[in-house]
Amino acid sequence: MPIATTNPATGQVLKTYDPMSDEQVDSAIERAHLAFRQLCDDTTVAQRGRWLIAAAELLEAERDETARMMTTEMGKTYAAAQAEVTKCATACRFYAENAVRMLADEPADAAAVKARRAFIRYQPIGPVLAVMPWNFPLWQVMRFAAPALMAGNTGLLKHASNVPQTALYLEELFRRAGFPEGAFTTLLVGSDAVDRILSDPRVRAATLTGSEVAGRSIAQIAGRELKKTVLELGGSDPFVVMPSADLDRAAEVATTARCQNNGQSCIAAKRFIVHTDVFDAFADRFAARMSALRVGDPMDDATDVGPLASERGRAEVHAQVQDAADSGATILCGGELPAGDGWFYPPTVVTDLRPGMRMWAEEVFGPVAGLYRASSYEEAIEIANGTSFGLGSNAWTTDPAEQERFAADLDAGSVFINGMTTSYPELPFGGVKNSGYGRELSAVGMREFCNTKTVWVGAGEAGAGAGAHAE
Ligand SMILES: O=CCCCC(=O)O
Repeated sequence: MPIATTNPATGQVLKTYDPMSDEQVDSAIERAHLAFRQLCDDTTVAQRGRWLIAAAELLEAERDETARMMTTEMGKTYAAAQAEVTKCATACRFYAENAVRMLADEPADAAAVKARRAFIRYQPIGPVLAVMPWNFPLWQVMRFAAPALMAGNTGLLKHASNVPQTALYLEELFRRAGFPEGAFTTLLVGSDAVDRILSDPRVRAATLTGSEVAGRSIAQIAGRELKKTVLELGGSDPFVVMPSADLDRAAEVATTARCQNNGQSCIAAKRFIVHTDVFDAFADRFAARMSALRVGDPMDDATDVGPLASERGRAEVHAQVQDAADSGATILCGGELPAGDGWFYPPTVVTDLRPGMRMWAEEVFGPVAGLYRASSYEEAIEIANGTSFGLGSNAWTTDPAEQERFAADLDAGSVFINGMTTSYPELPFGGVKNSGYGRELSAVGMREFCNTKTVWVGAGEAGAGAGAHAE
């Protein structure tokens, strides 16, 4: 795939880039390696926090032009892009303010391990390769980069080929914020370069947000090289609606949960599983709200849903819908490929889905909802968990006992009750099953790329105790 900015609203190629040569990549890796030593030896967490605050200030000051660039590269609405920039600034501030606490030595029970002192120390591990997707082109990088840089790691970004301008902006952002040369570098390369980069002994780990196929490939290389990975892969999140739910609110949030980011989010709710007692009432409300969304120019404030990011992505979504329709599913709204320029797709609701249809098993990466009927709590759980994915999940019920059951029974990295799955810097984010492993965000995410070092000091040893490290 060429490295290029192509406006999904028009299909026009606006800018192309030559991929970096192997020599250029090698010197970028060397700079990342040297910068790692510099961060470890010459900077404190507090200093790195000041740089991250500077990055937040730049993001806030440059929100609108950055948002415009993202909308032009991948088609999300301008309002959504503005919100994404703001969220990145918030994450920078969060880590700048909390990293000293998160990285501080953790005292352990010395007596229990027959030590004079024992503690856990969190230390950075080195350059980390980040392979990132186009759908939240700033945020998905930031949620890796902010904690990684605070911990003292350095970052090498291989971004999706359709968001090169955003990728280059990120490198510049960290440089302008004060981080040393090499602390965060964008590698303009295709995916064929990943094996070579991750095999380099100076690169210590990898994080990937992307498809299951990409995840398997990174995990395979990293397994061969014995390197740590964090994988955040696809999802087909369930959104269960039980009889006690506030149906109007559930239908409103369901619409947002499905169509956020033009339907292209791993944590978008994709399968709507509704108790039979309220199925018709919910289906009417949901289809009405989905049909009322305005599809169009992503720069227009009145637009709810912009184009899909690529022609190929739109063709795939439409093929999944057609496969369901051809096999007997019912389309409640949408489902027609619009004429004209740009890769637009209408918000679509499909019901009467059955095993064997593509939509039953696959993730649909566009504004298309599958609607399922469940005759009981048990059946709702069976459908919800009956997928190879396990990223987020949502359940709507006002019954406290049922809320507890959903929290226990939904097989996913997160359960949101009476709300939609969202990522927060304060909370761990990630999945189970084929949605990946490891966590991003919060202290848990920061420590994924740390050496959790056990320090045991016996009687007769002198020296500094726990607590001296993260200042
Ligand atoms: O495709 C993954 C979307 C993640 C969005 C988020 O972190 O909020």
